[in-house]
Amino acid sequence: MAHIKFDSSKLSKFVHDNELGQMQALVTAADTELREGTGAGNDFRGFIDLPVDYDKDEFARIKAAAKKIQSDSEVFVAIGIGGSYLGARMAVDFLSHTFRNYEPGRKLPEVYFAGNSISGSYLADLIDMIGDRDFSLNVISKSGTTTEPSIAFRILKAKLIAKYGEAGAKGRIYATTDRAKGALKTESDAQGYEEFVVPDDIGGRYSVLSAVGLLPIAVAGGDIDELMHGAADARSEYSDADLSKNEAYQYAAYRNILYRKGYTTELLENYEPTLQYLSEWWKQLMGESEGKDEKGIYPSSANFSTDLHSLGQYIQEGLRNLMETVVWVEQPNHDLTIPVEAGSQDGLAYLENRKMSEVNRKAYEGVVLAHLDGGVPVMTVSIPKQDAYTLGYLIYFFEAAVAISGYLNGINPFNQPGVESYKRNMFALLGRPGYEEMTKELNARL
Ligand SMILES: O=P(O)(O)OC[C@H]1O[C@](O)(CO)[C@@H](O)[C@@H]1O
Repeated sequence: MAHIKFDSSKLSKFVHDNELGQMQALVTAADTELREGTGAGNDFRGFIDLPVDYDKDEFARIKAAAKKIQSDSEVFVAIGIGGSYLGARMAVDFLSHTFRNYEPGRKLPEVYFAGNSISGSYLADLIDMIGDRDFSLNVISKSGTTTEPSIAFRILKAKLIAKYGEAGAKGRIYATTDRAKGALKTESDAQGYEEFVVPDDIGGRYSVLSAVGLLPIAVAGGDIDELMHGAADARSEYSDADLSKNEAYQYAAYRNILYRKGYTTELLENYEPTLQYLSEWWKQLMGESEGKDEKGIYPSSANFSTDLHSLGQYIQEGLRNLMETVVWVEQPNHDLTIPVEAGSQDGLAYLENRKMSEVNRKAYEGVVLAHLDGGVPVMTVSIPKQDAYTLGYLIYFFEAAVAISGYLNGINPFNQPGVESYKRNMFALLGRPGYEEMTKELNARL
């Protein structure tokens, strides 16, 4: 039985009984494309077997490096963007105390992320946070030339060298990059940084279970054995092309049925603040995989109940192109009882002595029914709790789903050609050599 549960039972108003069955032939074809490598982007299917087929020696080195960093650093900075950032960020948040870096009694290093924007203010404030403390860097970039992390790496490396000298700094830089080529690989080889590999057959947004995500997660104290264990079990669970037996494929099929009926935006929602970055990771996974050839579901997100007081009105009554997928945590990490307060005016007497988890659940159930009544199809992925095993399982659920979903929609779920357009313009506007003609052209348009 699956460790997490996909619930489509509330879709009956939007999807007829026969429609899922009618998707079976398409799903079978998509599954064949994926597993036999006959589909577009077939060089990037490494995520399928990664949970069992990973480099065990490197995995041991990741654990050893994490231990070393934990013992010699008060601060750890993971530098990367997109798929070289979001998976680790999502997992660290999912698995940690809500206020991890300020947690009383925390023994492990503070963990920060850099290279995920071009904000000088952010980086200056981060440098301020590090102060004179011992720190290490994990620079993560498959290409080694992505502007944002390259700038952050230069600046933080200079701080590291200023503190420890050239030789000392080398022992505190961990590079996660291409196995054989690229600027970061060349620098790492020359400088002797400890290196970890972004596998050739795994794209950035599918890479959280490789060294890309595993080193930061391990440094933060996440149990990466259990993470891989959960993903490996999910791999077995979601390997059957039969829709009645594969809930990841059901999710893919339902969202495509809904998409074809005009539900073109999907909101991933949670009721736990530590799941906010799960949505950010999911948005890249879905958006970069599906948004191409002028089609694809637009992935968005909302954090409840917070956003019920901001986006709630739109979701209830705005343009009817929304579908929702809730990631619901059955057993929260902690629970609190609402205290009795004599003579209080807040109208909460009926909630006294009841648990916050019960209130949260009733909010979720109430929202589902209200949104269904408002014309928004709602699906739920229920997870038993927030532990590493469950997270590995959930990651695999979404990765399997989006690969199938992409093939169902007739696109290559593994490339991202559109991301290059803004980069070319930015390079031209910054006067990068080789872009001279384009620089003139773009400046004339500004
Ligand atoms: O690891 P790199 O090469 O720095 O790329 C980072 C990210 O940039 C993209 O290529 C495009 O944004 C993503 O797919 C990738 O995750």
